[in-house]
Amino acid sequence: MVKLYPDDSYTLHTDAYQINMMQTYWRQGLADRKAIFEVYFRKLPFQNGYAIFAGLERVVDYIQNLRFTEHDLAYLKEIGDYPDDFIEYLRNFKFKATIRSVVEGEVVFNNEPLIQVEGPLVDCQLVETAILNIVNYQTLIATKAARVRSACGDDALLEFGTRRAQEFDAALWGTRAAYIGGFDATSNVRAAKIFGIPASGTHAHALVQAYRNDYDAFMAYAKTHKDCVFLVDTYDTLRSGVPNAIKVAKELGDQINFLGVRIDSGDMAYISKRIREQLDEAGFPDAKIYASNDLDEKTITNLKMQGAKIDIWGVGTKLITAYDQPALGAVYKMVAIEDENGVLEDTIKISSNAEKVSTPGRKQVWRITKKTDGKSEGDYITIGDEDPRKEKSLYMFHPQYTYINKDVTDFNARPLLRDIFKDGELVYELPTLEEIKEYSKLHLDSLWEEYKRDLNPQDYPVDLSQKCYDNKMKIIKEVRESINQKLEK
Ligand SMILES: Nc1ncnc2c1ncn2[C@@H]1O[C@H](COP(=O)(O)OP(=O)(O)OP(=O)(O)O)[C@@H](O)[C@H]1O
Ligand SMILES: O=P(O)(O)OC[C@H]1O[C@H](OP(=O)(O)OP(=O)(O)O)[C@H](O)[C@@H]1O
Ligand SMILES: O=C(O)c1cccnc1
Repeated sequence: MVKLYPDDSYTLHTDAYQINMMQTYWRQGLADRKAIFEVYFRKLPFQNGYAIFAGLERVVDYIQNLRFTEHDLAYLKEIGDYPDDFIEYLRNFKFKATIRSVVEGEVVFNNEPLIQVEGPLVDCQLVETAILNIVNYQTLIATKAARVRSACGDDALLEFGTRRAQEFDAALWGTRAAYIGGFDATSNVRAAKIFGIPASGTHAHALVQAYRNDYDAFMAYAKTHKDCVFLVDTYDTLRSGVPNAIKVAKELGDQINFLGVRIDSGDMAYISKRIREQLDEAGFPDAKIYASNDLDEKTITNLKMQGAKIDIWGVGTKLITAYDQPALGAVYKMVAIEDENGVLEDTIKISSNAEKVSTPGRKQVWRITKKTDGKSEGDYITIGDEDPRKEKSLYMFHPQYTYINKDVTDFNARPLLRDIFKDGELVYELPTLEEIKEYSKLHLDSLWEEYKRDLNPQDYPVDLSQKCYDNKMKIIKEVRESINQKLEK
């Protein structure tokens, strides 16, 4: 019979191959060799022009609790591949690496390091899977949310996705990511409770079905709630739903706050215009029209083009499941490792696909903005101790098509990777969710509109410094020469 264990840690929330590699490193004396790994994605999601980074808070929590519990160890022992002395080594394992990361809510792009893990090789290896798991999903949803926000302008935006999310974790952390990306409130009361997001909601068709008619249902709701939004499309929106909502609002007057009505089906452009007329004629020009039903940024844009009179948007399924692109492809690649003499050597992963060739070395990403208007010029990736703030002029060139280049002067350079853990100790004070949301909005504002349009945005420049580029080319040449020499032997 298979023995089952309590779920008392996230440490085994990793791929088996990470633990297998840890065992090899440890047995071969490589466990404590210093390595550097970086997280980045090669392609922006949804063909968007930018992404919104999210997930750091959960990464911090995961790292702070990273130790093998007795149940983890007993399980590893039971499955048999791991000898007792290795299990003993894991029992004493303590995370000692340094982590640098961009902060949550940061506007980020493809092919730039988002998280950097530097420290003992075993530590770096163990955390790959969980970090990617967290960051890939949360960044994807924050980015989708930013797209929906951009389609809505300043309209209120409610997150309704929990029932369709990929289970509890996705609903919860997806809601948080959606809030970072620009949503105003959520229907998920637990997410609201633990993250401090405003909770919001109307009522379902079931209420109307329970009372068997619109009037009785709205009246019952109004007798038990001060703030009222009535769902008007259960039977006949324009002939029964809206007239009965108006009737109840008139009869109860000041006893309730008649906030508006929600529609959840039909031609929402046509219906919303007719509803607006009915509400205005009845003397409720401030009552809002809420809409939901498989909405996303495309439908919202289209409804706005049709002049739909919708004020408040409820978005669920297509947001929380990232319906049109269900995965972000961030990867975790080794960029440097100590050799047997303790010298840190930059490493590369070569591919015939130019996009898949990694960029060696410990890097920093700098956001370059013009001093005059604060607008973005591009991101500039340096290695070692390069500091563009000391330069008067920056030569920025496309890392593949080097003939695309420019000299930038009169600029500010802001380093994006910040210290989060130093030798295993947390050195970063986590901001509040409100601060993260505000930060994201502020920085998105400094991005040119060309990078923000939802259709065919311009490619944002993510360039390598000359030193970083030369280093990459040198290492590619060295690897090629070494392979050729081996083949000749
Ligand atoms: N005027 C419109 N222009 C473009 N899309 C619209 C318009 N009105 C509604 N939609 C969208 O079209 C889709 C309509 O889907 P569908 O026909 O399944 O809904 P429905 O039949 O009205 O309601 P239900 O969800 O109960 O089936 C939804 O995604 C909705 O958001
Ligand atoms: O459409 P979403 O963006 O996911 O928003 C959430 C949906 O959840 C509710 O529907 P419900 O589960 O009652 O089913 P329905 O499709 O029949 O309305 C609500 O009425 C929305 O339609
Ligand atoms: O409050 C609502 O209207 C709501 C909540 C969840 C899903 N659909 C609608």
